[in-house]
Amino acid sequence: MSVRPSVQRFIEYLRIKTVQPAPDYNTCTQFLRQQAQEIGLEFYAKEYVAGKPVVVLSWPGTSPELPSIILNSHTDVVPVFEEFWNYPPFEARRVATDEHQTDFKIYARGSQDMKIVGHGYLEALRRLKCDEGRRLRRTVHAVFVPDEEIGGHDGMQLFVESPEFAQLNAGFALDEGMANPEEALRVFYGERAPCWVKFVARGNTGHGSQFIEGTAAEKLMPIIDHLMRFRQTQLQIFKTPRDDGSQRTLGDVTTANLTLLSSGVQQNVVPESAMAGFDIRMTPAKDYAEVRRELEALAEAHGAEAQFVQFWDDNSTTATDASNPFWPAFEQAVGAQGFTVFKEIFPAATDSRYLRRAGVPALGVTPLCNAPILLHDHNEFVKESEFLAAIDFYTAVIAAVADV
Ligand SMILES: CSCC[C@H](NC(C)=O)C(=O)O
Ligand SMILES: [Zn+2]
Ligand SMILES: [Zn+2]
Repeated sequence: MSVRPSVQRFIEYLRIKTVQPAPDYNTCTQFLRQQAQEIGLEFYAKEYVAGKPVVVLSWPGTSPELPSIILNSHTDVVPVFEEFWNYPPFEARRVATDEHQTDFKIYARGSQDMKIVGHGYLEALRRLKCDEGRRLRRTVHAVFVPDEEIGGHDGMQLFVESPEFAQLNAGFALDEGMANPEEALRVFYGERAPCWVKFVARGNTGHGSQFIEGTAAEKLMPIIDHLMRFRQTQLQIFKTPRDDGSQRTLGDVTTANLTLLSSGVQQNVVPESAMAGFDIRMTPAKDYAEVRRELEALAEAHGAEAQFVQFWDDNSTTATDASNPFWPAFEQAVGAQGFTVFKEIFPAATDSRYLRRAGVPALGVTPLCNAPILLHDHNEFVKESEFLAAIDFYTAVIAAVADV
């Protein structure tokens, strides 16, 4: 049986090796240019950092003066450990789920994160514009950004600060979410803020056989201890159900993990310096500036220095009630498709944080329900039926929010 054209195009997108740390953005841009030509969308690509294109495919609305709809996706994908994959990660192999070939799994790095979303937008626009001959009220921009997987600094961060972004007059955005092994559709209306902090201590050195006082390691130990105890308190909160009996999610708490440790030159030399790095993710309920001051005070109290490698200081969230005019339209369209919405704070960082900080309400959604969470994992796949359902999903949702 022949492969549907939409699936064939998805496979073509998955085969482009936009894998960090050297993504093939050139081929990706050519592919997107081709899609724009076929669908009849306006196209532009601009590199805010050489070799890292932001690509925008636009469909003007009947009321182009209204704030527009942004359909955001990142084009890069994370590296693979190829030896752990059952199929080559950039072949996008279709593997039948049963002998009657009722469905297929499409194995590819980036299939969940987030090419099903980016290509889902394109197929939905193709259906609305080419197959159904629709016109929507608001202009819709499908935005394809580089480098989200390494923080988005050369991608979305620069783009939202650009005159081209201001020109889009963005009113509402969709971006990535995460698959759900359970039935509900996870809708992310905010995210936890990354605080990547390195504690650096310096101290006395000498022979490893002596009682040296004031060593770098001794200064670091109580800091590590303090944050490990903090981690325990948050874990307890995480495990305690909310007042209404529902389970807490990671978005409700602040996590702290010791992710870097380095010191020492030789076993019998007391090291002159030591470093402990923590990946802290702050729930939006926190006062981020206060957290920063506390960490600085913690370092100072023990004669160390706190160096902030990443510190996100904005805790904007997107309203999920009628105060956001796009929410009822989104909720209605999603409900009509038979989804139950589960609102959440995203545990990690996506490009939505740049949009929200720029004042654009953004929702993170990946329409994969009853599906394993495979982002960044070996053998990432989506089912063909899930991809086709994602096209239906975006067709309904885009039409709804662009007609607000
Ligand atoms: C601080 S930039 C890092 C971005 C990355 N995003 C994801 C989705 O994994 C993270 O949260 O670690
Ligand atoms: Zn992603
Ligand atoms: Zn990712």
